[in-house]
Amino acid sequence: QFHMIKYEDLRWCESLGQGSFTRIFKGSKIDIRDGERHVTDVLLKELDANHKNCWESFFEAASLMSQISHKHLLLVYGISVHRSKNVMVQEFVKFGALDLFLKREGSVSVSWKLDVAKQLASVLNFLEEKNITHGNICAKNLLLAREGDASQGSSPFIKLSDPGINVTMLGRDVVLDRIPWVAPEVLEAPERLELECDKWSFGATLWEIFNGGQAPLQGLDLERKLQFYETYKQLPSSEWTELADLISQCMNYQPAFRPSCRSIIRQLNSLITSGTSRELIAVKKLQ
Ligand SMILES: Nc1cnc(-c2cc(N)nc3[nH]ccc23)cn1
Repeated sequence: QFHMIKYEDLRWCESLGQGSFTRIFKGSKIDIRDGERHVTDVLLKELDANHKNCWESFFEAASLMSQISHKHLLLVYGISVHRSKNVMVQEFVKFGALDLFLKREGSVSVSWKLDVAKQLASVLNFLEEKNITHGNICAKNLLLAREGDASQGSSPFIKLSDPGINVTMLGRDVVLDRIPWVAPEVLEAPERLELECDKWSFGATLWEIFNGGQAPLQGLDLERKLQFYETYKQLPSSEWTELADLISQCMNYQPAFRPSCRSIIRQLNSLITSGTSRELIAVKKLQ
């Protein structure tokens, strides 16, 4: 269920960092189509040689992405296996991960943030309709294809990246470090990764988007992160009560009580009206 890409048709450029058991590089792939040579920018995601046992999970994540297509889902061109290298070849998304963009950008408008939140909710709704759980929703896995001019309010465009190695394959410490994105029920039983888990992660991602891309609970060690769940804590809530309500609905410790995607989208739409007028009032006060 994969397009196999020949290793010699790939070029590695600069390293762009790493994920869980993976290293990522900017690169390009060469296609000869109807006699013409096409060079495409790609993101090359290499599985660490010492985690070869995860290769099925590595490719399973990618195959999930290539069996369905949606405008806000990252395009996976295929995989390339050569000697000890397992490489996933993805579309290169120009402006990279949302968390880094938000940290760099600092002030983007409320409508810009709500736009991104709605796009994420729409792709989650699409996955929910296909009963597909992503399992790793977070701002780091939201890629910015279009910045949108934050001041001029032209809209951003995001793509949801692949979930990476399945959480059942990750060590306990790696899973603990994903608190508060990973749903509490996944800690006890990672194999029980269900649709509701993505709702919980959506809540944590919403928190990131409205807190300048900073990681929630950053700086807490794994022990304190675990206590956060054991004592049923919630993330620090925004003064904007409707937003805080939506985040805490998504981050309900009872999976069944989390809202459906349709409800999330409905609540985001009403946030747009209340949020932008709040912003207008705030701006007027400044004048
Ligand atoms: N599928 C993907 C994933 N990441 C990127 C990307 C783009 C960029 N400008 N800086 C980066 N820094 C790290 C990753 C990255 C692109 N495409």
